[in-house]
Amino acid sequence: MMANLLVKETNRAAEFPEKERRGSFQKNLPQQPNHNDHKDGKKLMDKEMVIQALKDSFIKLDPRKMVKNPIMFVVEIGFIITLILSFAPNAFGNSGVEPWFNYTVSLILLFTVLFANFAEAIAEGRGKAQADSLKKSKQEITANLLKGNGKTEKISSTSLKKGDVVMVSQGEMIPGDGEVIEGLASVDESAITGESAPVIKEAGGDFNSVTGGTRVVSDQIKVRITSNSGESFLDRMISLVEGAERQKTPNEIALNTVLTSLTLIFMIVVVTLPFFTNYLGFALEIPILIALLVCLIPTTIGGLLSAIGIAGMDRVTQFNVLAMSGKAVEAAGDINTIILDKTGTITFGNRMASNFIPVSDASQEELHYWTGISSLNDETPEGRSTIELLKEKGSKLNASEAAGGQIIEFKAETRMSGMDLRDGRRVRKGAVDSVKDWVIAQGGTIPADLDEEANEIAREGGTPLAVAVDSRIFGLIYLKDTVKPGMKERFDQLRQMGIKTIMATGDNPLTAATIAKEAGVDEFIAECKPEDKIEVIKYEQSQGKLVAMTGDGTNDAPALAQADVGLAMNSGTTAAKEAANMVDLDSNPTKIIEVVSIGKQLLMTRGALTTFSIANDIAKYFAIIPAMFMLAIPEMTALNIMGLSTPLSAILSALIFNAIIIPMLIPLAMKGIAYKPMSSNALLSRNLTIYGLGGVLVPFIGIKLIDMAVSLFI
Ligand SMILES: Nc1ncnc2c1ncn2[C@@H]1O[C@H](COP(=O)(O)OP(=O)(O)OP(=O)(O)O)[C@@H](O)[C@H]1O
Ligand SMILES: [K+]
Ligand SMILES: [Mg+2]
Repeated sequence: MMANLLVKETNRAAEFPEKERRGSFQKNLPQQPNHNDHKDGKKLMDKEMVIQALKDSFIKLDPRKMVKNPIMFVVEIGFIITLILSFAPNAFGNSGVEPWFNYTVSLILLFTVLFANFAEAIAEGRGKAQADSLKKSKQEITANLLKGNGKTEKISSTSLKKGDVVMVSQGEMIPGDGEVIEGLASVDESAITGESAPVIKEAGGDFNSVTGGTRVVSDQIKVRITSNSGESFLDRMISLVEGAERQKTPNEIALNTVLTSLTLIFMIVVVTLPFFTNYLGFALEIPILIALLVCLIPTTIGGLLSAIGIAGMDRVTQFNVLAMSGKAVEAAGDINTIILDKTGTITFGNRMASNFIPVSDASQEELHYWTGISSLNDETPEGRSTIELLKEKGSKLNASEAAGGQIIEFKAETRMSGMDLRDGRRVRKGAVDSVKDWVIAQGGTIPADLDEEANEIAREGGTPLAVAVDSRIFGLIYLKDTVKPGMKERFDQLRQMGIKTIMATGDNPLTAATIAKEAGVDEFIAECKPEDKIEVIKYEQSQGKLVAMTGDGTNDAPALAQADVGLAMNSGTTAAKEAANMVDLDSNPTKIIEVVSIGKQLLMTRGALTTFSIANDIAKYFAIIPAMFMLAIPEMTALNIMGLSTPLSAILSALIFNAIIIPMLIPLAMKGIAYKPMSSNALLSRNLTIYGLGGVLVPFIGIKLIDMAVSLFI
């Protein structure tokens, strides 16, 4: 309900004149991500990976491993039985089948299993290679641990504990994951992100998190360590790309259950078949029954299913996004709504003070004075840039007035920061509506020109902060921010995919409307507190929608956890990164579009190959069933509608086709089906036509061709 009240159509923003705003204050520009840098860089597979995958295909033959894939396990059992028959043709009763047929069937079945194992192994290969290179960047680092007496002691990074405080200076490696609690530095994070331009890390605000193993390239920072050694981001990253934590997703389990049940039904059919044929007076040989069973069961999808899932996760990683689970990637494919925060996501997030505007009868000097006191200890970018602007304007900062007072840190809940002075006076600055409420609660009145001045700033897309002492408001700070370029095109793309975008911001409605319009989001919600962001997500979820959220701030963390897909920016706070189920190493919020596409592609690829696999099997019946009966009753040649040379050749051809279709589809399973933004109905009918119809036709042609080749030998 709440969301309903708050959601405003962006169209309303049309009332406000559009304004060209191009700041020259983009000193934090390195935060701007580099699109798609990692997309084309890597080859699908290289020689070493192929050799490793070939070895793994044999290792995976271990029945204890095979049993996890019931379809291929059945094929493996078929291989073992025909192998026994090759050496002892009468092991299971008298047989009229020639030994060469047993060998051949057994060999084809072995290859069928190996091909399926190869598909999985090659899909796992890239993650393993990446994990190896990450492990190389993991090393012991000397940390300057800060002691109680203010001195530092050199210790090994491996003995660092959560809560320790370390100093890191220019040229040094950051010894562990942590948060900057003092200072500002530029940090080279290329070891983790692959992006060579250094990023600014600073205390307070949303850019304070640092990762172990990255290097400070300028200045010095004081860092509070947030993770014990062995539980770091790099450790998590390694085990993720290595696939050590890969679990089957609910969708995958459901599909597996269906396919296994199908396999079981076909097994019952094939096992009971001899009873009927015996009754009718002819016998079916064991290797022929096994060949029939293997053709009936969905081996194509059974062999490729796990590779499809692994490759999907891997594609996300290639985009420099770390997905904590395959489930999150799949959920991304079904997303209906995306919630984004404004500051740092849609805008650059380096909100900087650009002007001071006194209200009522307050003077510039008075406003400067109280603004200074409200910001002296405000370690956020907003606070620091306010102090910088005051210095620029030549106003003196009176630190003694503030001395001994109590610092009121900025909180997303109160949307204010400031000081309680020793003499009892209380100084605040913050969101205009919050400061107004605060002043009214103390019996103050609101200056008549305040709203007008504040709206003027907001209409330009800026953020006004009101400055007040007790019951009196002195004026406004004008904070500027810039919308990142290319936002409109990205949101248009999402609209084509049928996805609604909502900007949820702590900022005021007018600023929100201006930025929403400039960026081209569908809806916006202003004056959001952290719990409001969760409410919006819950509301959408209660409407049956799957919701994705991108964010970077600590105030976004609860919402990131509530969302079905939570994508945190690597530049963001530790809290945000821990709550999310994906982290974008490039800190590019519009990356959610790629993640959604990859998720859709994963679901589509799995659906299409399942369709293909089942359609495929149907075509095989036409080859193998007539052949089987013709073997028993030679007069039934009329059944040979495909005109295959001999019954045995028909059976072998169907089996060979069944085996080689698996490696032929590996590239498709790995790369995924190309996804173009279109409605899901159009997509479904398109895929059914291609993969359903294709699945029936391809085997007819394939088996016929193989039969022509096979007939040269038998
Ligand atoms: N250092 C600060 N001191 C006082 N008030 C602040 C400070 N920083 C921000 N504010 C005010 O608090 C509001 C909420 O800030 P918050 O960081 O929660 O959300 P936001 O960054 O504006 O929006 P988003 O959720 O899109 O990132 C801001 O719009 C601003 O009015
Ligand atoms: K099959
Ligand atoms: Mg924020």
